[in-house]
Amino acid sequence: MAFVEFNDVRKVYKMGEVEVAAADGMTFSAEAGEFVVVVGPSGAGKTTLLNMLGGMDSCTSGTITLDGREISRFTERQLTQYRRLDIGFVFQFYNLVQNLTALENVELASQICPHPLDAAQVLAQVGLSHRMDNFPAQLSGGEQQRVAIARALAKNPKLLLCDEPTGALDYKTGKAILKLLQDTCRTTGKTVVLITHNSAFADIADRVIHVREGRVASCYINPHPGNAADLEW
Ligand SMILES: Nc1ncnc2c1ncn2[C@@H]1O[C@H](COP(=O)(O)OP(=O)(O)OP(=O)(O)O)[C@@H](O)[C@H]1O
Repeated sequence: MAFVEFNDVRKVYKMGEVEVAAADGMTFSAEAGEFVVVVGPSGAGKTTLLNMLGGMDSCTSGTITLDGREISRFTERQLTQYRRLDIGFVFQFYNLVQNLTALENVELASQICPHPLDAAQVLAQVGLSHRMDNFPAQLSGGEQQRVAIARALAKNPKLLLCDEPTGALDYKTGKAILKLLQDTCRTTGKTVVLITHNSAFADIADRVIHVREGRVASCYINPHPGNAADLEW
């Protein structure tokens, strides 16, 4: 069994009489330690996929497993634990607590986990040892995203889920964040799933999943993943 498995997963939203199948039979798998890029146009179902994998949304039918556990059968209580312990999230707009310093933001996340990593050490890993005592408003967008990544990593999660993590950043800063995520995957062996509408990012993935109209159009291993630092788009 693969580390991540989606088997014929559907997610139907009902809006009055109208039904929207945001996921319309998604099937794919990914292995532990892979840098997985999920790519597709707007409205394809990428966020829906990530939310279901992260336990933020449930599927209407099908099965989702992570590390041998069928999360699609989890109760609300199990899902809370799963989100808290097993998943690190990185969002497009960082979502930091504005009245806490960088260090306190990372410590906050570690406090809900039984085996967190040292917050200061993780901040150093993402290149922010000199900015630990700054508040988010005193940091650039790229630095805030680094804090958000440190916060997710400090939980020592099984899976790092990133929803358009470079979407709010300029080209150069976005590239540095991509490099950080790829390096993190390589050095810590963490499984990273990144969703994007930018198909150029597929070049640096270990595994590429193309999503179209609620379905997985293709899922393949990239035989020669490039370095994020060399990526041009
Ligand atoms: N809560 C919801 N209620 C109704 N429809 C929804 C809901 N969430 C998503 N959808 C619909 O499901 C489809 C897939 O949406 P989703 O956000 O997963 O796409 P996406 O690929 O992430 O798009 P984007 O890149 O624009 O964020 C879209 O047609 C969207 O309108």
